[in-house]
Amino acid sequence: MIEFKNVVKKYGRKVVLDGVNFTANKGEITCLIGVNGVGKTTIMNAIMKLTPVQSGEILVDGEKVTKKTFEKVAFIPDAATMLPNMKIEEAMEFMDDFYTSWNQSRANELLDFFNLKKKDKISSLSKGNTAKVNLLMGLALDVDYILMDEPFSGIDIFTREQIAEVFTSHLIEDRGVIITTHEINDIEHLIDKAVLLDNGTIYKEFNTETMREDEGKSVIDVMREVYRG
Ligand SMILES: Nc1ncnc2c1ncn2[C@@H]1O[C@H](COP(=O)(O)OP(=O)(O)OP(=O)(O)O)[C@@H](O)[C@H]1O
Repeated sequence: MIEFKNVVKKYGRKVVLDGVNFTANKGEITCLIGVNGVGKTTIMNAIMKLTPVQSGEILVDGEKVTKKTFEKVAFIPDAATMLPNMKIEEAMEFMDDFYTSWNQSRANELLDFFNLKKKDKISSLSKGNTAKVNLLMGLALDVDYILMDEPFSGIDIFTREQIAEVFTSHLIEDRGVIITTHEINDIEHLIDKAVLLDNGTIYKEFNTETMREDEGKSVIDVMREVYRG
């Protein structure tokens, strides 16, 4: 389980996370939802220690984040790949050399799943295929938790559908996924938990199935209530 306990993050005098509490379970897909600038990426960066927090605790399986944590957490950022000058197959070899958790057979399976060609140079790929390569590099690691920052951003509907299929496939297995997205339509039916951020705090955290069954509301219905008042 990944836990945030009263986490406060400031950039200068600006408070971005003002006592954030939520949990993301292994075996579940947790979606961080909120308007632009609410702090979704900051939460991902904080888990990966890419940005320091002022107070509070971030725990992975009950332990504070250390170097060892990164053997069980992979981060797929919303950014151009770090390996643009390589062919896909070279990037895979690089990952294999760098990470003991690299799973080559899963990487090959992902290549087929996404219809990627391993001889293609990453810098020559479309935005959609670049996003698929990023996902491949993260999903091919044998880790328990995967963080995905806006995997659907700027990508056409057919590619989004193909990426969404990953979430129902065995490639996710029983891992825990934390995802941020603006394209909630694509994955609303796939997520187990929604965490709605507003004004630096968690406004609402709910199990999507329970919400549907008990209150007859979709994630989008709840978002309308929260963000449109
Ligand atoms: N390095 C930084 N220095 C100063 N302010 C920052 C920095 N990084 C982020 N911020 C600010 O912190 C706030 C939260 O940013 P963050 O990127 O986490 O939001 P987000 O919810 O991921 O937004 P988006 O949906 O647009 O990606 C924003 O107001 C942003 O301007």
